Amino acid sequence: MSAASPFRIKICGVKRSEDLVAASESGADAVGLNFFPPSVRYMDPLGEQARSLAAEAEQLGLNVVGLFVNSDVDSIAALTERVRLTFVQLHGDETPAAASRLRDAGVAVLRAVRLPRRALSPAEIEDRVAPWREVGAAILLDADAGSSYGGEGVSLDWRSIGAWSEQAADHWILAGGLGPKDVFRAIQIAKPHGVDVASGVEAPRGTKDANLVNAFCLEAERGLQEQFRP
Ligand SMILES: O=C(O)c1ccccc1N[C@@H]1O[C@H](COP(=O)(O)O)[C@@H](O)[C@H]1O
Repeated sequence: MSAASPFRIKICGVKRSEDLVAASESGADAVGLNFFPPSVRYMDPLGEQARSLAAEAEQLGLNVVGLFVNSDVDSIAALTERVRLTFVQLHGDETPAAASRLRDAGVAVLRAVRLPRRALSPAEIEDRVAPWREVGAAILLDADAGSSYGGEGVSLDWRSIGAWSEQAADHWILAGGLGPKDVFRAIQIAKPHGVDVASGVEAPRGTKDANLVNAFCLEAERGLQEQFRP
């Protein structure tokens, strides 16, 4: 898949083999491994678990996305190769120049653009997205979760995003506070090409629940199909 269209449904912060099976059987096409140490979903990128989960995910036909927050470019590039990541998700205060260096090193970059939760104009959103498109990054929009950076179940103003999406030329992914009960409505309003979820498919927090993963994927697929029906 191209950088413009990395995946349709991603389950982020998987930690166990059974999470991969639940994602794959439910129709997700990507999983995320979280390499941000303070997160409840953290996995050591240098440990054996990361490599073996990534290999298993690949065998199941899943894209494997490594989530980084403010790691340096050289270590991201080295870990991409070590874990065999399909994409790296830059979810911190990284710069477009860092994404550009990663791209030059052959790494496919997904930029999480963290937006304020308030209403925004299409121009305000485009101003934040454009520098990343210019360096070839795929785009994910998430709500600003403050010092946690993400994974806190915080939603965006979907109506603002929908108005921008109608004018956006390229594919993009919606994240932030999605769950089985609202992902269909979120897709209808915000009009993304794919969705990403972490906390909304967990019980207890930090542990993926196969039933929630399944319900989320069914509703997400229903929303995406309806949106792109000719
Ligand atoms: O999941 C985390 O712990 C996390 C930590 C730091 C940055 C991003 C994180 N997750 C990403 O955040 C969004 C939204 O998550 P949620 O569905 O609201 O819980 C998603 O892109 C995750 O990949």
